[in-house]
Parts: sequence; C-alpha cells; structure tokens
Amino acid sequence: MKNTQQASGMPIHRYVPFHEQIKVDLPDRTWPNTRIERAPRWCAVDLRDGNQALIDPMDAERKLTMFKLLVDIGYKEIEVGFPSASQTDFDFVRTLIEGGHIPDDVTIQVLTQAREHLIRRTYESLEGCPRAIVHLYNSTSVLQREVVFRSDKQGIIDLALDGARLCRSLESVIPGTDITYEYSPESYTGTELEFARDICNAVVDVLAPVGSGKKVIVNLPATVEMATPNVYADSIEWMHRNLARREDIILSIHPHNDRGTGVAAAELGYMAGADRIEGCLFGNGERTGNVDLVTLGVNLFTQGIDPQIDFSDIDAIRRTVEYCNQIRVHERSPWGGDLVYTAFSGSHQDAIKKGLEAMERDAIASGTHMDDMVWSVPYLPVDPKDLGRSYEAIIRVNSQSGKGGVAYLLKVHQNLDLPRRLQMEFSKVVQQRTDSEGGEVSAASVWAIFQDEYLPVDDVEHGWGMLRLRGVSTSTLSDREVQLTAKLTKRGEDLEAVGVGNGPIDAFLHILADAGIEARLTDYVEHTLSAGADAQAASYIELEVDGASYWGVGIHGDITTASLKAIVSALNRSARNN
Ligand SMILES: CC(=O)SCCNC(=O)CCNC(=O)[C@H](O)C(C)(C)COP(=O)(O)OP(=O)(O)OC[C@H]1O[C@@H](n2cnc3c(N)ncnc32)[C@H](O)[C@@H]1OP(=O)(O)O
Ligand SMILES: CC(C)C(=O)C(=O)O
Repeated sequence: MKNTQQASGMPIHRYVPFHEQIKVDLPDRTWPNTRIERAPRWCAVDLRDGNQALIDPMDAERKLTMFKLLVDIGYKEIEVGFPSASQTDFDFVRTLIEGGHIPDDVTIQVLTQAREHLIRRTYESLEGCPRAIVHLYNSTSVLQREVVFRSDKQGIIDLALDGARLCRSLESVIPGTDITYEYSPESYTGTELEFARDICNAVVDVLAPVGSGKKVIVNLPATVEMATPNVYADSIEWMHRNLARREDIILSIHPHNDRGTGVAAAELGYMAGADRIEGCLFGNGERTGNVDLVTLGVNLFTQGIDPQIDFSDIDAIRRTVEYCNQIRVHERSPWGGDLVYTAFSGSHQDAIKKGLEAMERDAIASGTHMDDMVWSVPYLPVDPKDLGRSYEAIIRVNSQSGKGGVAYLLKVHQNLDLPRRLQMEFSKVVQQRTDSEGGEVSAASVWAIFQDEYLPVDDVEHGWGMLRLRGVSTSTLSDREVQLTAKLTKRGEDLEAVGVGNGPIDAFLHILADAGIEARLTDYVEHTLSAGADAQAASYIELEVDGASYWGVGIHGDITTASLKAIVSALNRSARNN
C-alpha cells in the first residue's frame, strides 16, 4: 500500500538501505588519507564485459579492431572474451593466438564460470598461447546464493574450489602457457565481507599453493553498484587488510556504474589498497556500464600522473570505440565527448579567453613554449590539445554568449584582436541575431555578420555604405603637419579633397568636416594581422557622431589607409543607424 505521508508517492517501502543488507564496518579506515600517485595496473575488459552488454556483439573484425586499439594505446592486460560461451569468442581467441596478434608485453585474459565443461573448453581455446590470465568466477552474494544456486556458503565454496582444482589439473593440457589466475567472487558487493574473504583465501590456496611463488589476482567486482563509493572503498580496505597471504595477491577491482559513481568507486577503491582496475573505454558494459577507463586514465593525467595509456588522440579512440560497440559516446562523456571543451556561456568564454591570453603572455615573457607551460585556464581542466583536440570548438556562440566568445572567434579565425568596447558593441549585434534566429552562430557566421556590420564591400551599389574611400596620398609639410589627398565617393558622387592636420587621421577628419560630416575621434587601436612584407593591418576607430559612439574597422596593407577606412566604416554605420 502506498505511504501517503511521503511527498513523492514513490514506493520506497520496496527498497532496503544497503547498510541493512551488508555490514561494512571500518571505523579506523585509512584510505581517505592516501593519495593516488601512480597509475594502477589496468585491465581492459571491453572485449568481454563490454561486448556481452552490446545490442549487437562485436563480430571478428570489430573484435580485432578493438583489440588492436587497446594494444596500441598501451593496455597490457586485455580480457578478450568468454571462449566457452560461444564459437565467436572461442574463434577470436584462436585468431589472436594463431594470427600472432598478441605482442610480447601483452597478456590476454579469458573468463570462465566455475563449471566443468566451460573450464575445459576455456583451456582448449588457449592452446599455443605463451601466457594468459585464466579468470574464474562464481557468484557469492546472499541473494544469488539463495535464488540462483539455492546453496549454503559451503556449497558455494565447494563450487569455487572444484573449479579452481579443475583449472590446476588442466594446466598439463597447455604446458607451454604461462598461466596467471584471477578469481572473482562475482556479486561481491552483495556478499558478506567475511564470506568474501574466506572464499578468496580458499581459492587462492588452490590456485597458488603456499611456496609456489605464484601470485593470484583477486578481483572484487561491484557487479552491481549498491552503495556510495566510500562504502566500496571501506570494503576494499577491509579485504586488503584481512585477506590472508596478501603478498601473494594482486588485488583488483571491477566497478560497475549502476548509481553513476563507478569512477569514484574505482578511485577510492584504488586509494583503499587495490593494485589493479578493470574497466571499459568510455564506460561501455552491462547496464550503466563498467567503470570508464578513459575517465580514470585522463583523470590521472590531469594530476600530472602518467596514466601509462596514450590518450593523445582521444577522438580517434572514441571513433574506434563507437565503431566497435555501435554505440555513440555521449557529447558530455568526460574528456572525450564532443562538447566537453566547449563553452557557450559568456562568462566562461570570457574567462577562457583571458586565461589563454595570460598563458600566451607568460610564455613570451619567460621564453617558454606554450606547450611546456603549466596549464592554467579557467573552466578547462586540461589543455584539449594534449588529447588531440583543437581549440576551435572551445568557444561556440549562441544566445548565452557574451563579448568574450565572439571576440575569441574573430581572434582565432580572423586574427582580429578587437578592443574591449568594440567587443561590447559587436556582441550586441551578434546577440540581436541569436535572439531573433536562435541556435548557434558559427565562426563563419560571426565573420559574415562582422563584415556586414563593419566592412561592407567598397561598392556603393552592392554595399550599404554612403561613403567610400577610393584612394589616398599623403605628403609631409613639416614636423607637425601632414597634407592628405583623399578620393571619396559620397552618396554616389565622386569628390577629391585635400586636408591638413597633425597626422593623416586628423587631416581626414578635416576633409570630412569640410564636406559636412562632423565626427570626433574618441579611440584608436591598430595591429598587424600577419608578419611579412605583404602584412595586412587592422585599424579600429571609435568616433562620436551626433553625440553617439560608433566603432569602425579598416583592414589594409597600408596602415594609414586602414585607419581612414575605419573612419569611413564608423561613419557609414552612423548613417545606417539614422
Ligand atoms: C557479472 C558478469 O558479467 S559474469 C559474466 C556473464 N557473462 C555471460 O553470461 C556471457 C556468456 N554466457 C553465456 O553464453 C552462457 O550464459 C553460458 C554459456 C556461460 C552458460 O549457458 P547455460 O549453460 O545455458 O546457462 P545460463 O546462461 O542459463 O546460466 C545459468 C546457469 O549457470 C549457472 N551459473 C551461473 N553462474 C555460475 C558460476 N559462476 N559458476 C557456476 N555456475 C554458474 C546457474 O546456476 C545456472 O545453472 P542452472 O541452469 O543449472 O540453473
Ligand atoms: C566476472 C565478473 C568480474 C564481472 O564481470 C562482474 O562481476 O561484473
């Protein structure tokens, strides 16, 4: 019956808090005080746990593509399948072995349930393999013991030990293979810790008898993520402290992401004593996925820790993963999603632009290349370039954007470094467009809007300007005086006029005043657009016309002409406005 006292009306009475199901009691936990200082041993399980969760499991070609990707970027332990489950998986293991696809520093891992026929078939699949990890599992949780196995604890231990013993006995079938064992008490998170410890201890003693010099991987999966990640970390620290023969154990974790905290669980579990992490690229895997190896790896990188995996072309990794899994990676997926380095909002864009400019200034001042500077740009925890992403998509403009974003696009794409007040003026022009038309404005559209506003074609018939500058020449009269001759077209009428001033701009304003156009110069900024003899210059001029302020822009190979064009641009805008 519904509890009418609670607000949501959701059937909360059907769910039991985790701490009432499994006791994880570790008041003297130490993991919160530890720091991650190096990468764990990684194992990529894309070809097994990832693959078993796909709508369309990988065919041989996609499997090989995924395997090669994992090898190329640096994974040394790769779970390649469940060879006893299907002919496809079996054949793929054979292809890897017979095709010589396994590099000397890579070990393949194969999964099997603790069931006789499956274990036998697993060993068959490994014939001729120089080294392999045989991964044996059985479920141990309270719930699975009851509903799947209908067995008591001893029955489950016996099932695991029978499997482990059979594995040992089959080593003679593949004498040339150097076998490492991995044992997983599957559904570990739903298992009492003491029972998990006891079954692992018993299995380890079979798989690596005392004195054998062998190590066993004990993998503690959050098969289903059932609690907050600190609880998982407590349980890992508990096992780390309480497993017998810890020195003979490589403690591995295998988080899933049911509660959306798989990455946190992996990081905290690693802090709590794990040596190794299993996961999948971009978090593919059962239900909400396995823990995302890309996030974990790049998280380390952003702390100045070598992830041991090469993420320098993250888009290529993403494309291959999307192809193999036939599932798209979400735009917001950490580090690799399409939009994760993009700011639309004005204040973010402003801060990013300022951060990049500050780094550029510091690089020049210290004589250091930008690529060697410590990265410090607001809102961007990593330099996208380090992951093979360009700066192009960092700033994109829509109705949420401000002057910084618009100015950034003009700077990056057109080399135009707009003065601050011009940025403010132009961003209003762009915003009028985005407000009326909605959606995103591309860099090309920003440039088109800018040209239309400030650089209309010098052709009165096709452009909208009332005034056009056709030619200009100057001569120096004295130290303080310049004479300027300007050829103009004013509302279709050609005229040639001469003016004198303390510089070309002053002289031009006098010519305009004589022609009945009054304007006062209030600001002037210029810069070159490129280096070299044919360099273009950009000039930005602010005029006061009839009490209102207008910016104008001129671009030309000759800086004087650029300035005069900027004046014409401002005047045309004032005329257009009236
Ligand atoms: C958490 C994980 O990701 S574990 C990996 C899971 N991956 C997969 O299941 C993918 C591949 N699996 C398969 O292709 C098939 O399930 C197979 C080939 C392994 C087994 O197939 P089937 O024999 O038809 O069994 P089915 O798939 O129905 O599995 C259930 C049976 O396995 C038993 N079982 C399940 N896990 C285990 C285990 N770890 N050890 C022993 N027996 C187990 C169950 O008790 C049940 O037995 P029952 O039929 O006697 O009641
Ligand atoms: C086999 C085990 C490790 C597994 O995939 C899981 O528990 O999620």
